[in-house]
Amino acid sequence: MTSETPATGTPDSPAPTVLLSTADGVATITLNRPGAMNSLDNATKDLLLETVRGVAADPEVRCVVLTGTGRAFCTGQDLKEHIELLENGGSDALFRTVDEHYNPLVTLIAQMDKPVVAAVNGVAAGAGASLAMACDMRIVADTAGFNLAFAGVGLSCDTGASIHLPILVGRAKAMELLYFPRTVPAAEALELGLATTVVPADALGDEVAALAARLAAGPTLAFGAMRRSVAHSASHGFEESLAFESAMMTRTGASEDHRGAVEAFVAKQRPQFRGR
Ligand SMILES: CC(C)(COP(=O)(O)OP(=O)(O)OC[C@H]1O[C@@H](n2cnc3c(N)ncnc32)[C@H](O)[C@@H]1OP(=O)(O)O)[C@@H](O)C(=O)NCCC(=O)NCCSC(=O)/C=C1/CC=CC=CO1
Repeated sequence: MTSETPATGTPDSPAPTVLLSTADGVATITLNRPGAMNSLDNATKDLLLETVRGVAADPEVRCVVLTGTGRAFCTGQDLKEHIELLENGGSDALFRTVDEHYNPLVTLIAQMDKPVVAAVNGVAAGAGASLAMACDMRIVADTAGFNLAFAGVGLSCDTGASIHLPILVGRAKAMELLYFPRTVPAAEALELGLATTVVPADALGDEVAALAARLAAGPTLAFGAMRRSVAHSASHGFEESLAFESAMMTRTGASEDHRGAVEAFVAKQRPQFRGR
């Protein structure tokens, strides 16, 4: 089944700044503020959070893709709205957006029980880079890049950058990229481990569609349990991690997918995973 939110608007009803399309178990969330390089104003953050919550909770969705329209993936906080709010209302209320938007967003992306792929179509900066880093894989157009822009606007890092950046590139490189932000081009991002794969820009859609279809046809419960296990071991010791793995094995061991795949193996057939 395929469904799609409208991609074009009228003067009375402008195009939504977050688009959602779902087909064959894959939900694609597209940031759609190309004129503002897909930066995140408050309305977009509200809509993005609602959209991500929806796909995380939808059992029909077995893989999520996050991408952007135009020449950016996402450039983080909308600094034009930000400066207006800063000048009109002071900073305390303004920075509640970290707890109200950015933290719930990255928590959902990192912890939902299904794979999440970033299709990095263009530059990913600030919290936009953080969102991409929270995904399981970053398929990156050869024209795209990553910019840990926070220091450039005198801010600390957020949206999980302090967690995911050092995991991906190591602490020393993470600190360098945070202290001295620059746009890391796709080829270097691949060498550093920021990018999972780099593909020609005009092949990004097809490459991501193939990967997402493969993930959506996989053992979704097992993928979710693997996400949980890998995240758990990052903040727990050896014994606790083994105990958590054991609990996840028990959970997936009770799934229809497990039984069906073992039966298929023994019968020398290909398994059909249903995600339950
Ligand atoms: C490195 C860049 C991402 C890309 O550079 P470049 O390709 O040279 O493009 P530009 O000429 O700089 O930009 C083109 C137009 O897009 C506008 N734009 C870009 N980013 C933003 C943004 N984040 N907000 C608003 N507008 C943006 C830019 O002004 C140009 O518009 P005009 O054509 O009208 O001039 C580079 O653009 C860049 O460094 N962008 C800023 C990145 C950044 O600092 N992001 C915010 C970091 S902080 C954050 O993400 C999170 C929080 C969380 C909570 C609270 C408060 C703040 O931040």
